[in-house]
Amino acid sequence: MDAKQISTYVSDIIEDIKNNGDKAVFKYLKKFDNVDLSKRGYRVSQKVIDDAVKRIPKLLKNVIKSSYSNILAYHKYERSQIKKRWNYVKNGLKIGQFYTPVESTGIYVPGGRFSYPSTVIMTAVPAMAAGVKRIVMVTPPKNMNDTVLFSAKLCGIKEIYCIGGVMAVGALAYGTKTLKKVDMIAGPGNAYVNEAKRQVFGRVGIDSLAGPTEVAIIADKDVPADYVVADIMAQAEHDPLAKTYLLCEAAEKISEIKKLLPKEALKQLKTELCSLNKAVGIVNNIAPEHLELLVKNYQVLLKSVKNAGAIFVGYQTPTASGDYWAGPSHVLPTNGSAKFSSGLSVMTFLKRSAHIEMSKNNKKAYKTIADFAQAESMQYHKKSAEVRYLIPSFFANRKGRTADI
Ligand SMILES: NC(=O)c1ccc[n+]([C@@H]2O[C@H](COP(=O)([O-])OP(=O)(O)OC[C@H]3O[C@@H](n4cnc5c(N)ncnc54)[C@H](O)[C@@H]3O)[C@@H](O)[C@H]2O)c1
Ligand SMILES: N[C@H](CO)Cc1c[nH]c[nH+]1
Ligand SMILES: [Zn+2]
Repeated sequence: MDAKQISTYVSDIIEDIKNNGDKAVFKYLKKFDNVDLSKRGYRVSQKVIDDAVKRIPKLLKNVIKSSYSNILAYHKYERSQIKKRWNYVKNGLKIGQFYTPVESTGIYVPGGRFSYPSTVIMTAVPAMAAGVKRIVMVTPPKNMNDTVLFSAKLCGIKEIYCIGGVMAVGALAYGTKTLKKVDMIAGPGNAYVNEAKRQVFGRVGIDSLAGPTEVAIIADKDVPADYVVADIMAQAEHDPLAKTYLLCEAAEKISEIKKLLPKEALKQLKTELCSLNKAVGIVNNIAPEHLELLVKNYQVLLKSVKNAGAIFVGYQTPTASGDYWAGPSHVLPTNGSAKFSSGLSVMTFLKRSAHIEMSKNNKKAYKTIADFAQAESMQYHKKSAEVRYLIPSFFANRKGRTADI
């Protein structure tokens, strides 16, 4: 399917969910995921969650908890760096700004090809740290396993639904009898999921379009080839649509790496022989989801990077460190959207409001406002400034209703 066909296909499914709610959800669960949940429903019960938690081996629990605590610490720190409120006073005018979290969010945890318990943490923790009250997790039936449920419980998620793909996005955006509408949808997914998020944007907020994964690697002549091969394969294994780039200053290194890669991975790889400086320019144009600077002297290069979702610096830092454990969310903009958007973070779930307070002393300002309104022929905009300093009895002295505009 080309992009236009996907768009129509997705909008038909969303329309069906909008008009037929749960009935349509059950139909698509059967069609795309081959499960019949019409009797049991698609909300996961507390008992199912508690039983799953009991079955998780201690070692795995500790692995997930270690990742959770790093990711929570990072996002709590990020929250502490965002000023809650600020204001200033100038010529009697008080102006300020404050942030509030969205009240509810859906988090989409993908799960067609692989199961992603890490994505549960990478989406829920930033929302928690932002102060979102209602976090609703959706994931395809195939992905509803013990590890995913344990991760959700660790993040304090109480509402979990066994539903994925376009229908999950449609149900979150429009609501069904089972699932109450949310204000925002965050999280990565395949091309259908991303198109669905794009289409419901406006009715709900979305984070960014995080689709098939990507990595660009800038490598110097001394990089161990094994590091590059492993890091290319790591992102290629997500999806045949994943894209990988290698930009290297040494022709021999490129051919050494290519010889070590399987044929399938070569189809997903683009290579460029160029200086390290030129490589940064090319990468800024690609705007990859992940950028690895596998070079000895990375400080200068790092300063020139403008467009990348997350940057992994130095030989010792694989993309997998960010995928699982370091702290920042692994939900990052793909397909060039790092040119204008950022990875998921506390900021994703915050809204900004400005507040303005005028006083009688602002006479000159009222006059300016009235004059600007006059220039737009907006009579009542003008009056709303004038009544406050010039003609306070304008409406009170009139007989009858104010004329319709
Ligand atoms: N950028 C990131 O942060 C990030 C993180 C993790 C994963 N990913 C990416 O997320 C993607 C996950 O994709 P996925 O497919 O494995 O899981 P997914 O959850 O996005 O999609 C699976 C669901 O799609 C639906 N579906 C399947 N075929 C369909 C069809 N023909 N029409 C309509 N709906 C259909 C089904 O309901 C299925 O359950 C991968 O590309 C991976 O690289 C990105
Ligand atoms: N690389 C993916 C997109 O950033 C995230 C992920 C999850 N699990 C493994 N990797
Ligand atoms: Zn990954």
